[in-house]
Amino acid sequence: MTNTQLTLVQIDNYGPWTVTPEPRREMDLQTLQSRLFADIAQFVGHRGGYAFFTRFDNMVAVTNGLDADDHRLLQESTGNRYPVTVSLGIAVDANPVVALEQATEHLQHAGSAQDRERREVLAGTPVEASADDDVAIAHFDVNDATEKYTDRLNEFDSFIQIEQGYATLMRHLREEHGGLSFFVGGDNIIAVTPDLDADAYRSAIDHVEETVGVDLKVGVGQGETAHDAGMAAKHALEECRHRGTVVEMNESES
Ligand SMILES: Nc1nc2c(ncn2[C@@H]2O[C@H](COP(=O)(O)OP(=O)(O)OP(=O)(O)O)[C@@H](O)[C@H]2O)c(=O)[nH]1
Repeated sequence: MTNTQLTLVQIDNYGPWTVTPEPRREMDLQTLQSRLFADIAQFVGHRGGYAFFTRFDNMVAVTNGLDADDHRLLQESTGNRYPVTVSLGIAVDANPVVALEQATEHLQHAGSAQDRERREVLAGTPVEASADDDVAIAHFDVNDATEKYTDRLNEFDSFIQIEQGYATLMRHLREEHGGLSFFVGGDNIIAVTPDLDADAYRSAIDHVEETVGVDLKVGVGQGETAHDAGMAAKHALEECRHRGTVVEMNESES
């Protein structure tokens, strides 16, 4: 059974900082945000986790394999190298959205995202023992996106199609199962999910096709960390390509 550890990363008091002493150049903010995400992705990734940029001022990471000291080091290193600091809320649950809700509550109880006094909060308890099915990752991909969109439409119209598919899928998995889906570039969506069977994925894919006409396939993997589960999912997705199937489940990868 899954036991997903999620960390909410929130930049402290970022809104006021972006306009103090006057509005800062937008491309400077974009550079800061994308570099901070890159550093967090690298830090978490080197320890077997996955990080997702979501809204950039708030990011979500799957941190099975990272303990409290790792989280403290991430905060220290960020504070040393950036003009902003980050607060971290950690929680663990079989259902990803429940874990994220608890991680979020830890930070909300410590104060507002725009509270000048609330800085570098570290709240919540990482998982004690691990198992090889703690994390489930579903890696979705749009069928023939290159032929249908990239090679035929302008980039904006391709983007609309992909984003429509993403919006429909993210809502469906969130509402039906508590799964959290993240757009990761190109035509790819990675979802952190609870234990779901192939039928649940098939009906999610059918729902997206019926609602917005975007065809998806998915590889699903489980593992001790997001990296292990994600690699198993990528191999399962390759199986979909070989077999022409829309769902492949790959239970574990060591
Ligand atoms: N983040 C991420 N992006 C990927 C990955 N594989 C492919 N992409 C992105 O997806 C785009 C399209 O590649 P594919 O999905 O292989 O192409 P396709 O035309 O949809 O072909 P099929 O998936 O075989 O139907 C690429 O340009 C990349 O941006 C991956 O493993 N991770």
